[in-house]
Amino acid sequence: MAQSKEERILNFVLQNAIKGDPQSVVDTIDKYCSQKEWAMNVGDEKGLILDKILEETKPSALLELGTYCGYSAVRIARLLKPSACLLTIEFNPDFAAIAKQMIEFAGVQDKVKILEGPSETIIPQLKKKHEVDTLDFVFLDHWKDRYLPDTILLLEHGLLRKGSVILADNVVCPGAPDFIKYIRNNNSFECTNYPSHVEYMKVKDAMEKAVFLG
Ligand SMILES: O=C(CSCCNC(=O)c1cc(-c2ccc(F)cc2)cc(O)c1O)c1ccc(O)c(O)c1
Ligand SMILES: [Mg+2]
Repeated sequence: MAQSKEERILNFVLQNAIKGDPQSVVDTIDKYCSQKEWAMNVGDEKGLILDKILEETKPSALLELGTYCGYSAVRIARLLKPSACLLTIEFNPDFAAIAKQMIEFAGVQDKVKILEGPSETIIPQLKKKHEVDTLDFVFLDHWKDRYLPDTILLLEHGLLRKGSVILADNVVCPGAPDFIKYIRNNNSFECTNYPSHVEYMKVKDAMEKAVFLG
């Protein structure tokens, strides 16, 4: 059977990156996806914005929505302290299988747990089934029409605390207009926009940071 694009990305990493070196995995995916086949990783330009916000926040309990091939999970995990834990939710089982191998090759499997299934099912289970108290950092990078309903789910289930940081990818392209309208008009959030570009392209995009004020 023909290989999927995601399998080709994983194989390129397995053959060209350094096992156990998350930075080399990130750089190798960026090289493949900028030179060979475009893919929806957060990428190197927006990745630097993500890095900076992580270094400012120093989170211990993190949630990512939209694992895909594991690029941002590896990118995030490489900056986390040993005791920190990133839970990442992926709906597509094929993507989850690729990401699992990517995360293990990078050597960050002790800090990352992939949860396979729909975010609307898994978020309500985080406290009881996955021993989450509250989340310090949430990265939204899944279906853009799920950003708002899932943010409301996080609030309803008491998963955010004063100072929790939500970072959303793609708020310009593909865009998440309902999420942006809601979060910027909600006095319980302090929002900051970070203009950038779609990964590996010249098309304008942006990330939005929303700090929960409690
Ligand atoms: O794709 C999904 C849904 S999750 C990925 C959401 N992310 C995006 O859609 C996303 C999209 C773009 C982007 C796309 C086209 C452009 F022209 C420009 C930008 C960029 C990003 O950074 C993104 O994160 C999915 C596919 C199959 C399944 O079988 C399944 O289960 C799931
Ligand atoms: Mg994205």
